Amino acid sequence: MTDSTISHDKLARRGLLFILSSPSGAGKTTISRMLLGADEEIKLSVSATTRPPRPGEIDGVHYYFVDDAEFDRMVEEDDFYEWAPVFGHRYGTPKGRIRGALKEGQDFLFDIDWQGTQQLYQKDQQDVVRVFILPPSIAELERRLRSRGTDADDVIAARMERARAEISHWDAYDYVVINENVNACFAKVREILDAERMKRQRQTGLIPFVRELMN
Ligand SMILES: Nc1nc2c(ncn2[C@@H]2O[C@H](COP(=O)(O)OP(=O)(O)O)[C@@H](O)[C@H]2O)c(=O)[nH]1
Ligand SMILES: Nc1ncnc2c1ncn2[C@@H]1O[C@H](COP(=O)(O)OP(=O)(O)O)[C@@H](O)[C@H]1O
Repeated sequence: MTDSTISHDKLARRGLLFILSSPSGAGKTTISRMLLGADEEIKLSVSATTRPPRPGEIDGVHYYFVDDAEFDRMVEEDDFYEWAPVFGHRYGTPKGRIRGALKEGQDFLFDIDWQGTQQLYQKDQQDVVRVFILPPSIAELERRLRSRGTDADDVIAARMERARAEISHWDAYDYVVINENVNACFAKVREILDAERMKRQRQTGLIPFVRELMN
């Protein structure tokens, strides 16, 4: 091996847009937080929302909490990759510097619904990886929503009503994972991420590496 040999561990690659969606309460926020805590190469795409913060949610970390007027202004100024109404509030993905960062190998995690997933996929098919999380049963979904303790009864009823509609979009995703045991589900999501990172077309460093091998 010569000094010029490219390190296999450091091959350049393009970043990816890793989307986690699920019916509300199935566990995507839990899995997202586990992933962000365990993997330094992925960064959360922080959405803007007009929904009020839940206890423990921090502005700029979990969401950018904005009022209707600010959201209108962001729409007018074309600040969003995509946005959608969900549960009577609006949610949007700010453009930020995603495109430039992707080229530098930065991965982004998106906790967005099926509408946002479709819009992102239409804009950037090559970089998007779509993962859908299902609950083990409808009864367990309701139990989780109640145990979270963040929503009033009428909000829980609305989320349950919507869950069936959300589940109907399962087949617009690349991967579907059932979240029965949270650690098992997390392990599967990590495997998907690891495998997707190794896809040949993302590994921009492979061409010079292989060229060197063949010389
Ligand atoms: N389209 C879109 N959906 C989003 C965005 N941010 C969050 N969501 C979705 O909005 C829904 C409601 O989110 P939230 O109020 O945090 O409740 P959750 O269902 O408990 O996660 C979830 O399905 C999220 O995935 C966004 O930027 N765009
Ligand atoms: N596999 C699991 N088993 C039991 N409870 C879970 C599991 N995954 C998530 N939860 C709990 O269910 C509730 C809803 O999860 P959350 O991640 O907030 O869902 P979502 O973001 O999809 O709405 C939370 O209280 C969370 O701690």
